Amino acid sequence: MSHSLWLIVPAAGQGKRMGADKPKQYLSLGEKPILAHTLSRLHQAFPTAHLVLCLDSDDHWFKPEWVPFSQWQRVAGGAERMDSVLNALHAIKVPENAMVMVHDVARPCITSSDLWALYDAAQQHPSGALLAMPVADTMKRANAEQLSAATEPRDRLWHALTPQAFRYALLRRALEYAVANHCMVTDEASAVEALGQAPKLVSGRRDNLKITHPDDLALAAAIMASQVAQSSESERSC
Ligand SMILES: Nc1ccn([C@@H]2O[C@H](COP(=O)(O)OP(=O)(O)OP(=O)(O)O)[C@@H](O)[C@H]2O)c(=O)n1
Ligand SMILES: C[C@](O)(CO)[C@H](O)COP(=O)(O)O
Repeated sequence: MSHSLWLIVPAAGQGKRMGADKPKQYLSLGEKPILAHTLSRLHQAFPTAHLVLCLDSDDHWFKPEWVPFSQWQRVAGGAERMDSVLNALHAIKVPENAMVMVHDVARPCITSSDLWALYDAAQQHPSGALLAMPVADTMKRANAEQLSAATEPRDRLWHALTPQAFRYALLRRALEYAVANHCMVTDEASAVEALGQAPKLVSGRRDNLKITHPDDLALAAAIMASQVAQSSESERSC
């Protein structure tokens, strides 16, 4: 399935909200760094995919031994996430209709079942697809004093997750359009939407956490431990 799949992993962020002494992707989660966990999960699902890893040019923490893929390349990150992803697209030579899947390095709890569901949806939808989660709470709009000024209707509101997957030509056109129009997009789907297209929302697991703040580390460790326990439980019952 995955021989024609290109995985782009933006990993050039500084992790400012984490406030650690190194970028958050190099913080340990159990026996290895977050980056190694994320790449390992992607490899479990798509062992023959080609990986493009976006790293900051000044990155001196990265170790190639954390990459389990046989075909991979490193590209320089950009000023924003969207610039890092566009650098990756510019660095690879692939057919226009090749499938490209972008996944945050900061989401190590991604599961094979979600990855495969997204891949299938992106194959079927010409505008691509993204993992997402319907909003479950009542949504408040704050005023400047952080008072609850209004309640927003939450019907049809979703949280965008990653991965997000698109045909190469569409994603490249979308991100080039966003850059040319000085439009700061925080995910790939926003860039595709700006072209007037509507990617498919694929309902993903709620535990696909983006490690952002210090508390998230313990939460991610607990999620991963519970996922491993569940998968050995289901292997035993087979
Ligand atoms: N110039 C950038 C900025 C972000 N990222 C990547 O985009 C993903 C999502 O970004 P986020 O969680 O915001 O990470 P950081 O930018 O590292 O965090 P912060 O905003 O707290 O600095 C991460 O995998 C991050 O490494 C990137 O490749 N290039
Ligand atoms: C792409 C993303 O993970 C979707 O939720 C998210 O937008 C990236 O994080 P950021 O904090 O907006 O950079």
